[in-house]
Amino acid sequence: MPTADPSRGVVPDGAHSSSSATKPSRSRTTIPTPSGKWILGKTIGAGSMGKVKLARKEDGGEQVACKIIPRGSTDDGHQSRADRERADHSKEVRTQREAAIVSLLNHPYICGLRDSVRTNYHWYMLFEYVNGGQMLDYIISHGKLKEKQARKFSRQIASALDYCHRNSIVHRDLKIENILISKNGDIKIIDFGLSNLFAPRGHLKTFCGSLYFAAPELLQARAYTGPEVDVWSFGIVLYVLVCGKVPFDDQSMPALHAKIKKGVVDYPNWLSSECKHLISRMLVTDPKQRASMQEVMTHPWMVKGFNGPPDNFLPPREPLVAPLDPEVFQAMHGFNFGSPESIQAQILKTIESDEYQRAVRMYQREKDTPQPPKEGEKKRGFGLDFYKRRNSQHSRDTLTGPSTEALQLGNDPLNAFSPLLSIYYLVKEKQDRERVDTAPPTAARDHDHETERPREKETAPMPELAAPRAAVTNSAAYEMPGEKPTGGRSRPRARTHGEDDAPETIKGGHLAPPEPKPEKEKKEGTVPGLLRRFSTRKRREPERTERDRSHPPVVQVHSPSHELGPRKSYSIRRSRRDQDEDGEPSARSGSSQPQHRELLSPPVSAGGARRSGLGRSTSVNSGADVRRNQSSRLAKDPPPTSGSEQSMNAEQQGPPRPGHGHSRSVTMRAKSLGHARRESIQQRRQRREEAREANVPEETDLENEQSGRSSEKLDDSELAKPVFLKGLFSVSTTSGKSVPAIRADIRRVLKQLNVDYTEIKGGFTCRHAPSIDLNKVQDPPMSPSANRRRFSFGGLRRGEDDSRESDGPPKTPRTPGRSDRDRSYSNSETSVDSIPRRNNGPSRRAPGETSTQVQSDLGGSMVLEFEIFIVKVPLLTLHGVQFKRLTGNTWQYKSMADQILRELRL
Ligand SMILES: Nc1ncnc2c1ncn2[C@@H]1O[C@H](COP(=O)(O)OP(=O)(O)OP(=O)(O)O)[C@@H](O)[C@H]1O
Repeated sequence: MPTADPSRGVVPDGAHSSSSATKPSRSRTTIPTPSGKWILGKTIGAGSMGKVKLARKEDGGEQVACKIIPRGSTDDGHQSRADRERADHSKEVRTQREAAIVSLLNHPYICGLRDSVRTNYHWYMLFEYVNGGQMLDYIISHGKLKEKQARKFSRQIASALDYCHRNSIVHRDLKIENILISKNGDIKIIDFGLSNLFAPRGHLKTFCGSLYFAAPELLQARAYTGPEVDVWSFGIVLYVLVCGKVPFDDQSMPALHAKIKKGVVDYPNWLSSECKHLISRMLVTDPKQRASMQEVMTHPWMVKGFNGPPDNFLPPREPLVAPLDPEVFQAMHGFNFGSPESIQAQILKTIESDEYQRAVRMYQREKDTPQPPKEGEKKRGFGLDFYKRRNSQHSRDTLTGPSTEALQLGNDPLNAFSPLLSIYYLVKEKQDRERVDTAPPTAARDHDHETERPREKETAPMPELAAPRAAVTNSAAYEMPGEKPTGGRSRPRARTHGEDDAPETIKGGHLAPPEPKPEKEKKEGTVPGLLRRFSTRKRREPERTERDRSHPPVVQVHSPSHELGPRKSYSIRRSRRDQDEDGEPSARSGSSQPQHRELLSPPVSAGGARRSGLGRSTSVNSGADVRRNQSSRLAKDPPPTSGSEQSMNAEQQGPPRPGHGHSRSVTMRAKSLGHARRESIQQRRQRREEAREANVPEETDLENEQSGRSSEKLDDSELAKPVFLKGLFSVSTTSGKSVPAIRADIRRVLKQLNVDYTEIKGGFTCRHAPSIDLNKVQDPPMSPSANRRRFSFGGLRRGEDDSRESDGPPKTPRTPGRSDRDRSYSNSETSVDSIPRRNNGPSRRAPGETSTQVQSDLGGSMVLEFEIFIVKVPLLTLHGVQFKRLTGNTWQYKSMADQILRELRL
C-alpha cells in the first residue's frame, strides 16, 4: 500500500482543527489516507511521543495500531520562542525520518508501517497491529525465560537488527519495551523514533535511548558509528530475557552510570557458559572490542539447535549500475537527501567512485570463486556460492577480523555501502513489492509480514543469497541535515541532541559477509507460536499445598518443555564492594529499596524467605474446550476491556457494522448467547469486540471509566472479565477465591502500598506517586562545561508534551528522581537544555562526568499509572490478576506489580 507522502503535504485537520497555533481542541476520530479512512478506536499504548490507538479501516475489518504524535512541543512557559521552534523542527525531522525509515522496512520481525499521514497538528502512523502482547508482560509473567525460548527471540532480534544494519539503519532504542509479540509468538520490534541512518565510516553524535539499555560510549558522549550501540542494547535485552532483570541497576543514577561504564556483569549460575559468553561479548564496554552483529549471529549459543545463524531476510541484490530508476529517486524523501536530481547525482557519483567499483570487483570475484562448503552446510545442500560467500569474508570477520561492526561495514556494494545506496535499494524493493501488490490475487501485501514471509522456523533450508564482501573503502560520508537537538516528545523520554548524526569519515575495515538465509530449526520444532502452545500441566485447587500457596500461582503458557521446577533466586546483590566502588553509599541508604532488582524474582514470603516452585501452573486454553464450557458464562461476561483482550480479535474482525455506536453490551451479549452453540468462540468475541469498538469514539474505555466507579455500583458480571489467550502474557497469579474476595485483597494491598485506585469494570485503575525527600537527592558538582552535554532521564508520562531536545541556553535542570527507573536519556555535544521544567530541583551529575549534566523528570518519571484486572480463567474456576501499565517507568511498574503479587498471596 502506498504510504502517504508526509513530506509533500499536510492533510488539513479540517473539522478537527482549532484556532490555536499548536493545539487542536480535539483530536480527529478518522484518519484519511490514500488507501481509505481509518476510524480511531481505543488507546492501546502510550509512549513519550504520544498515544497509540487501535484504528479500523472504514470499509473493512482491517485493524492497525495508530501512533499519534502531536506536532510541536508543549510550551511550558520556560522555553523561549527560538527554543520552541528549534525543538519543533527537530521533532518534525525525527518523526518524518521515523515514518520514512519504517515505511521502507520489510522484515518479519519488525513492525511494519501501513501508512502515515501528517495533519496540521499530528502525525498519524498506521502500523501493523501486533496483538500478542509485550515482551515486558511476558517476562513479568514468566520471571525469566528458558534459554531455548530466549534463543528463539534472540535470533529474531538479531535477524531484525542485522537487516537494519545492512540497510544502513541503526535503531538506537532497542529495549524490552520495544519488543512486542505477534499472534504467532514471534517478536516485532517497534519504535524507530530514535533510529537513523549511519555511514560505515561516519560517526553519529546523537546520544539517545533508554539508560538501562544504553551503551557506555553513549554515556560518555563519544561519537559512534551506529550498529555497535544496538549490539550493546541487544546484550542487555538478552540478559533480561534469561535473567529476568537488567544487568546494571542502582537507585543512584550516578552509580548506575558508573556501573554501565564499568560493565561488570553478574551472571547467575544457572546460565549456560555459552550464554554467558555471548552476553559477555556483547556487553563489552569498548565498542571496538565488542562483538559485531556477525559474531553475535554466529555465536554457538545463537546457533545451538539450528542449522546456522538467523536469516536476516535481506532480499537478493545486485550492484548498482547506471542508468538507475528515476522513479526511485522521486520516492527517496523523508531523509533530507535533497531533490531527486541531487539524489541521482550523488548516487551516480557514488557508484562511479573507485571505492564502489573496487567493491563490485571484489564482489564479482568472490561470487565467481567457488569455495568448499563446511561440513554442516554440505549436509544441508546449500549452493556453492553461499558457502563461498559465507566462508570467505564472513568467517574471516567473525573469527579473526576486527570485532566492531564499524570496521566491517562499508565494503559490501550491496548492503550498507552508504545510506544513499541503502535507501535506493529499499525504495526500489518497496516499489517492486507494491507492483506485485497491485497485481492480481496472489500478490502479498508488503505490510503483512506474517503471511508474506515464512518465519524462521518455517522457512525452507535453501538460503537466499546475499552478496560477498569486498575489501574496498567507502569514504563517502553521509550527512543527515536538519536535525537539531530538540524535537521534544510529548512525554519525558529524552531523545537526541546534537548537530545530529552528521557522520564523520573514519577509516574502516571490511563488511561482514552474508548470512545463510532461510533455515530450519532442528531441535526446537516449529513452535506454532507461544500463544498457541499450552501446557496441560495443572493442578486442582484442593491439591495445592501450603508450599504451593505460598507462591503465587501462575497462569502461563509455555512450551511443552517449560520448566516447572523450582525457580532460582536471582536477586541483585548489593554488595559492599558495589557500594565502595560506586562511592555512593548515601544515595542508596535509607529505606527505599532498589525498585526492580528482584522484580522478576520468585515472590518472597512475608518473612522474606524465598519460595521455590511455581505452585500451580495452569494452562489457559481456549477454543473448543472453552467454547463448550464457557458458552453459558459468556453471555454474562462483559466484553474484554483491556488492550490485550482487544488485540485478540484484531485479525478476526469482519467489516464494521452499521448501527454500532449506541449502548453496547446488552444487545451484543444477548446476541452472543443466542449463537453460542453455533459460532466459534472467536467469532463471538469478534462480534463483542466490534460492538465495543463501535462504541469507543475517541478515548478508551478506561478513560471513560476513570471518572471513578465503586465496586458497589458494578454488577457482578463487571467485577471480572474473561481471559483468553491474552492472559498468557500478563496473568501472573490465579486463585480459587471468589472475585469479591480477590477484589477485597487487592483493595487491602493497594491501600497498604499507598496506591491510589479507582474501581472500574473488571478491576482497578491505579496511580502511585512515591514521596521523595528532595534533601536526600544528591547534586554532584558541575564542571564548567556542564552545559555542553546533556543526559536527561525520565519515565514515560501520558498526555504531556516534553521537549527534551533543544539547544537553547542552559536552564535549571530538573531533579532526577532516585527512583527514576526508566531513565531515558539524551546527550549532546552541542546542545544545552530546554526541557520543559516540572518539579525543578537540584541537579545531579554522574561522578566523573565532567561534561555532562544529568537531568531527570522527577514528577513524570515517578508517577506510575496502571490497571489491575481480575480475569476469569476458563474451565478452571480460577481467577487471575492481570496488570497493564498505563504510564510511568517500566521498571518501577514491574517492581510494583511484583510487590502487589507478593502481598496478595493469592
Ligand atoms: N504496532 C503496535 N501494535 C500494538 N501495540 C503497539 C504497537 N505500536 C506501539 N504499541 C503500543 O504503544 C506503546 C507505545 O509505542 P511506541 O513505543 O512506538 O511509542 P513511543 O512514544 O515511541 O514510546 P517510547 O516513549 O518508548 O519511545 C508500546 O509500548 C505498545 O504498547
